[in-house]
Amino acid sequence: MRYVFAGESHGPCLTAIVEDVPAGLRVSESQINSDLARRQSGYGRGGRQSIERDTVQVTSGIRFGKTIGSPVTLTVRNRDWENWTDRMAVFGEEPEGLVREVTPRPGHADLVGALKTNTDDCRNILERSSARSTAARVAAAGIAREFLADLGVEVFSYVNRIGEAEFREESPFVNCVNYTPLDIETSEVRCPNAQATRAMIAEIERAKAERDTIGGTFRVVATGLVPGLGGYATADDRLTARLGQALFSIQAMKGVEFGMGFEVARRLGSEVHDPIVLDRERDCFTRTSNNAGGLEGGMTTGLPLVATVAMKPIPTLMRPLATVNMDTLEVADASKERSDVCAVPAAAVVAEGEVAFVLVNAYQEMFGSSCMSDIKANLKSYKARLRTMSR
Ligand SMILES: Cc1cc2nc3c(=O)[nH]c(=O)nc-3n(C[C@H](O)[C@H](O)[C@H](O)COP(=O)(O)O)c2cc1C
Ligand SMILES: C=C(O[C@@H]1CC(C(=O)O)=C[C@@H](OP(=O)(O)O)[C@H]1O)C(=O)O
Repeated sequence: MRYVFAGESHGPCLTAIVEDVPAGLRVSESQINSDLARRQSGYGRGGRQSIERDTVQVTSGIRFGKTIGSPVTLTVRNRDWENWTDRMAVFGEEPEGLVREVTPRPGHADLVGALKTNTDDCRNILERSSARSTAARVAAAGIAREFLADLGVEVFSYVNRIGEAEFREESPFVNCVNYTPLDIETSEVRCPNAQATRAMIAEIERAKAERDTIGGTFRVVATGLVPGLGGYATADDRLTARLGQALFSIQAMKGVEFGMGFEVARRLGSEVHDPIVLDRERDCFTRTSNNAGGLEGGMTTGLPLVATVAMKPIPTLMRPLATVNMDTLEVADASKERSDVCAVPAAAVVAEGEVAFVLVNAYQEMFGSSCMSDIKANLKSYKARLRTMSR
């Protein structure tokens, strides 16, 4: 299952087309809309979110609430488009006195994109490099999430750091499965701990008061996975690499760790690797810890998959950094426009969807892709075989 997506940040709408969708998958419009609402949420979001009310319109691939095996087209309208019809007109002449974006923001794609594509207006770059496109990606991911839910796999996320404010967890790679959606989604920063939530909000307030921006880290967790997804034999098979690629495909993501992550470099082998034991009740091999974050040899171990992702601070600052005016070649302040102060909680929702797509593909490779009934039958027989290997 893969998707393409298109649409400018201030154009009429965003579109995603999802291909290789198996037939017979039940899809809920309200579930997709709820994910879109989660992506719009989070303390520190800017004025744009009070304009947008993201909802999905599906125009192909689904009949009576179930997929029929054809590509699924999903559209999310940009309500802000009404304020941009002149500056973002698809056809016609450039309007008289059009203000071009010539003071590229350090940290955004403005300058390098303009150099690459030979334009004197960074708007041509920022309209696509903007993370507004993540609305289309989350809508598309709704299909992947339904696929996984049908196989008993759940993907969720939570924020564990904003700036200096950290949610300190006891054995997070094992205990994170106990956080409930209620704990996470009722927090204004999508952190399941009330005290840490308050500290994170204070960090965002501090950045805002200084007319600055702030980043943080979040975890993406997938539960209910079978062992063996992905592969050890080729570079392309390795799920670790595929997950890293997917997570780094999101704007502003600067680091990805699985399980203990960078900490493994400081520890001895005996403190890192997860001892193997037999669970005689559930007839399966399991581990006494999950420092690997559910991945070994490029494959899932069957324990929760836990990725921790770092997001850099938002590049648009209300106290702008220095830049160079591309018309005059003189020192200037970088563009200062409406912007988020912090978007870590929103980015975590986007990351859930990207992880979901990677997992769907791994399931399809092992268990088929044409219809859900065949995929489920193949998965059932795989699980039965695994049981015989641990009996
Ligand atoms: C959900 C989300 C919201 C974002 N909101 C803004 C924003 O309001 N203003 C801004 O300058 N950058 C914002 N960004 C970050 C930029 O899109 C990103 O830094 C830019 O595309 C450059 O990409 P890079 O950081 O991967 O180099 C946001 C990113 C995400 C994931
Ligand atoms: C619109 C969204 O995020 C946008 C991401 C973004 C950027 O530069 O990445 C810049 C801002 O856009 P605008 O200039 O229109 O306010 C954010 O609001 C969204 O997430 O829905």
